Amino acid sequence: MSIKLGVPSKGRLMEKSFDWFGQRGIALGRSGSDREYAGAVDGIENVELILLSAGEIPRELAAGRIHLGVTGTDLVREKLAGWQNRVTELEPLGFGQADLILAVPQAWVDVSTLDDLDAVAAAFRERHGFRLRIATKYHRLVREFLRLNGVADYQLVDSQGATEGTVKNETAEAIADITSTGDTLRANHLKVLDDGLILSSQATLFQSRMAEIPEADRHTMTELLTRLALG
Ligand SMILES: Nc1ncnc2c1ncn2[C@@H]1O[C@H](COP(=O)(O)OP(=O)(O)OP(=O)(O)O)[C@@H](O)[C@H]1O
Ligand SMILES: O=P(O)(O)OC[C@H]1O[C@H](OP(=O)(O)OP(=O)(O)O)[C@H](O)[C@@H]1O
Repeated sequence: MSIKLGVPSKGRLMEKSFDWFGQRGIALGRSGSDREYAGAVDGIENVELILLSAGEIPRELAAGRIHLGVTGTDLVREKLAGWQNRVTELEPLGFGQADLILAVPQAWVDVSTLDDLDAVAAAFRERHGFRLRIATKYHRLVREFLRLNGVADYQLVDSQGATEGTVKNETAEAIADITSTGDTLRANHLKVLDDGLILSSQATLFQSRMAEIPEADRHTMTELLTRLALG
């Protein structure tokens, strides 16, 4: 038996997660080669490191297959309906900051707010016979945001990567995606609507509310949270 800790398996989130735990005396690392997704934990007994895609960590937490997990708040809110009932947000980790935003072409000089977008969307439908397309992988968050802001005349088109390119490729008129420096938006001649911030996200340590902690592992969980200054 052990406490299972899920951490992103590659890229910026993995490195920074390893640093964050390392600074608290818990050394996480990959065992084996760079391509092998096996984890190693040093500095505490009975904690198992599970390396997973950041996008899969919410599901694993909700299924109770891992007890703790590091991932972006955006991914938890997007992937888990009623996320508060399934996971607890323990601690924002101070990295992986990114904003989920709604952006339109810079060339749309008369469109700078959601109200403007709403007006353009209605006109677009009349003119083209189909609804203005917004490309995103954040379907739940975008739908909810637009509903709360009274924008209805649109359709979502799924884009799992290179979302900013969909406007140039004419598969969408607008996009909703993560931005950090804004470089990708600028390079693709897109601008964020003045009131187009959907969510500010950062890497966060979550605890599953669904994972059972066997009696024998309770002290390990307490020790781990204490060592992380969360107990
Ligand atoms: N440019 C960025 N700067 C900082 N954080 C980012 C940036 N882009 C994405 N993120 C954050 O990183 C987290 C992981 O995103 P990413 O899309 O890389 O993971 P993923 O869906 O697991 O990808 P993959 O399927 O390639 O493993 C998300 O929470 C996201 O908000
Ligand atoms: O504002 P910026 O600093 O330019 O960052 C934004 C980009 O970063 C993310 O992409 P990522 O590099 O994760 O690749 P992806 O397109 O495969 O998601 C995101 O999807 C944006 O495309």
